[in-house]
Amino acid sequence: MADKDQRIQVIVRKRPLNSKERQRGESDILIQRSPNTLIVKEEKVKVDLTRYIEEHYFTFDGVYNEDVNNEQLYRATVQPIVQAAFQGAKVTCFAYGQTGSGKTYTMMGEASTPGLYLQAANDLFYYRDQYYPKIQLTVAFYEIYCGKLHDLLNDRHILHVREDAKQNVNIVGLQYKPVDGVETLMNIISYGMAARTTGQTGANDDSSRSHGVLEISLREGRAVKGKVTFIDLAGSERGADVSNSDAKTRFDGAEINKSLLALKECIRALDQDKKHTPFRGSKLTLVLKDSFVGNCRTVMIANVSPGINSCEHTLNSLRYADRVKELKKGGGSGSKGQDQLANALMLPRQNNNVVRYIKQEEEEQEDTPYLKMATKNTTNEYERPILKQNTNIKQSMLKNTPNKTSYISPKNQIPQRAAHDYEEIENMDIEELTAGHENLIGVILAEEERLINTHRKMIDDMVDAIKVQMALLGEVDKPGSDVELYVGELDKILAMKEDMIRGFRSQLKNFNGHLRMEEAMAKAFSSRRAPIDVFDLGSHDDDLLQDI
Ligand SMILES: Nc1ncnc2c1ncn2[C@@H]1O[C@H](COP(=O)(O)OP(=O)(O)OP(=O)(O)O)[C@@H](O)[C@H]1O
Repeated sequence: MADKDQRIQVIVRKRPLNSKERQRGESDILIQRSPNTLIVKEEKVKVDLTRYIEEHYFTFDGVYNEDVNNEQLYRATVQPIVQAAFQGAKVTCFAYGQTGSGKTYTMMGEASTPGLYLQAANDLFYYRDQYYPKIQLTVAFYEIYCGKLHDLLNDRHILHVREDAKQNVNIVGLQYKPVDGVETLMNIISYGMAARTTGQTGANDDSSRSHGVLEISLREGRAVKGKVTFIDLAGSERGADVSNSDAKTRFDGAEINKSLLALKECIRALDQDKKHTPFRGSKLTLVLKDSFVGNCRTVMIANVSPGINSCEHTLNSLRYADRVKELKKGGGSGSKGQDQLANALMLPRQNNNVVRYIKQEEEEQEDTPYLKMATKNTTNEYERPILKQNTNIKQSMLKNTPNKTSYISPKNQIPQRAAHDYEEIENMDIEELTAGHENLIGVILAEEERLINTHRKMIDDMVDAIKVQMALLGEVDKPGSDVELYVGELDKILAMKEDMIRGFRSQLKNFNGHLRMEEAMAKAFSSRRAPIDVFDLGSHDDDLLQDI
């Protein structure tokens, strides 16, 4: 049972074997040893082809097996902290795990066994009605797909994230619907869930590739007094799609991987009371910034599938959860060094990422050079007499002057080790290639967003430039106009347009180059991806091995 003051809980939920797994004759490889311990029995083959079972021991704040229903899970894990939201806490509950492991079952549940959303809704309204009648509840529901936010309660409209001067993170345009009772809330949630699934045929071909964020805010007037947020995370195995032949799938995979790793780092920073929380490491952690600072309570539910065919994904999920919060080892785990082994066995790319996110964060804070001038003109140069004659035109030029937008690529966006030429790719080892590839995809996603924004801005600037040209024509047609001034101003505007187009084309070329580079890296990556057995360190403890 969770303590209401416990800041972070990491728990594991095992689902039962499903009918397909039973039909295939899959065995259940997960054994709950104690309320906190889970054993995974992994089938392996020795070099001499004898088969054996390797046991992996994991210790968490709680382990819940297939006999535990949603209500029992809620009472043991989330209920104790929901009340804290009324005292100003930000309560956040994540469901993590591979596709089909039970994340949605846990969050939404089924008619016979409602999930955490409904259980929490019942309590929130109960506490509100009994003790906090002034509090109003609002709900927002959005999805993060490939680094972009979609409002599930507003036709999947794209939302933008902004950090204000006080470093508060705001989701611009997100709709918060007021709710006055459990039924209204659940209807809105069902509507959002449906929007999430129907999006599968459009922007998003599979909801397991997106993170669903449900935010219930407790408000007094406009002020948010507390918050309960549920996050149904993307299928954890999706992060491994980086060698897929389809570029979109690779980008999604890299984005999911990046967000899950950043999430792990943020919760670890919270757990270890670190001063610095690397929430800028991904869109997911950026929008959840609130959940990692100040008065917050976090529950991470790692959902796992019990079938033998899911063993690798289950082990990866458990290792991830294990790294999220490092429990004091020893004592009850009966691990015989397996916990340490599990930590040592984290995939190399995950460790690389940890280092890189922190570096990236530091760099970001040091410089923000993206708004450097790209053209030679300065604002003052536009303030020539002919423009002064028409204040409206001058102001619109100054307001929208293209000088404020960089039409060329920021130089520091070139990946550190992402191969400046194709030959370098050949010389990279698998770790460098993986890290470089992920880094490059991060760059590409950021570039894509910038490119589209710059394009929009360029169109606005072009329209402004046309307006100024029309004003120039109007002036030059008047009797006694200064034709030299006209020529000078026109030349300047044309030069500015030339610069703008040249800069933007070079940005486009850079972006295209990165796309080609990514393609080459993905090819090299898949061709070199020899079946590395990351679990086989050649140091098995004989006590742990049993012949089958
Ligand atoms: N604890 C459980 N008890 C009984 N059935 C379960 C349990 N957990 C999951 N299931 C069943 O397993 C199936 C897959 O579960 P679910 O859809 O919740 O997975 P998921 O992790 O959300 O998958 P995805 O990432 O694809 O959305 C469903 O049919 C669900 O009813």
